[in-house]
Amino acid sequence: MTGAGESLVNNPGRRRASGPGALGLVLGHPFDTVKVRLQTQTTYQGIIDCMVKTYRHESLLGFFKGMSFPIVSIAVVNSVLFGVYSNALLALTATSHQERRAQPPSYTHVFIAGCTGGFLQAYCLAPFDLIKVRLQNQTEPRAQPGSPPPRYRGPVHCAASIFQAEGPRGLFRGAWALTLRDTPTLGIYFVTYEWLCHQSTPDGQNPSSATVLVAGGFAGITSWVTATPLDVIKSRMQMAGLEQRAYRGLLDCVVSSVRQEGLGVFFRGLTINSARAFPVNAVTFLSYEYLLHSWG
Ligand SMILES: C[N+](C)(C)CCCC[C@H](N)C(=O)O
Repeated sequence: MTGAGESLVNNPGRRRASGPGALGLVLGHPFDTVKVRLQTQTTYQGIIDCMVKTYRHESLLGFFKGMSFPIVSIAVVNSVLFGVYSNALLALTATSHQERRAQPPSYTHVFIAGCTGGFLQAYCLAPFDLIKVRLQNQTEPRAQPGSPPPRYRGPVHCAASIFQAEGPRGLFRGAWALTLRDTPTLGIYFVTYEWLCHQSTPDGQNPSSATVLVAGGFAGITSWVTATPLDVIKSRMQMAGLEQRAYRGLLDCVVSSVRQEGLGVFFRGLTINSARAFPVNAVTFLSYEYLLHSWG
């Protein structure tokens, strides 16, 4: 890894950048599980209560439920997001990545490119995210002899059961809420990142690794803070019909959640989401910058 003050452009040739992305995901997953449970179940009083109950009932492994599909899919989902983003920016500004430091793109272009990437990645993410959420919400302890097995035995069994019961459309449950969540907030994600890099880098130079980490971390937080209300709705739509009532649609989910739990429902999981977002997105942007520079 480069020294914090060194410029990324002086360090080409590092191609194994997917490692840190996956590592960030593994470290962030326990936070994600607590978040999903807080958003969709009403049995917990808060973060600590959820952590204690999960640990007591399911041991440390409980926090890692539903992690395998995100690990398998993160490379594809992030390639779509970052690939569409850079190509959209290329089309909008007609400047290559190298030229862009001297002629920075406008924030409107960055926002449009980010929204386009967000919109398209949402459809790749939807089935993987659905299965993740369903598995994270299974609070049964690990199968013990004699105890009834959980509804889903693993990610493939989960996917197959949804497919059998509801057909391919079933795998896209909550996809509309996911698209609404990700389209504007990924625009915000890239604008925050570019703005913070621009603030702390002399004109025409590449940002240092430290700048990339900090800007990436804050981009993650800003994006998740703005995404949390629709994140709650998305998770509830994905769980609909299982542990709680079925909703007639997205609006019905919004209205009945607010009626039953007040406006605070939109901020469920905000703290834990932000804590997870910093490290995960710091390493994501560092990987992205390394890849751009090593591919030239
Ligand atoms: C747009 N939204 C806030 C939902 C996600 C933004 C960051 C995505 C990143 N893969 C992560 O898991 O943190």
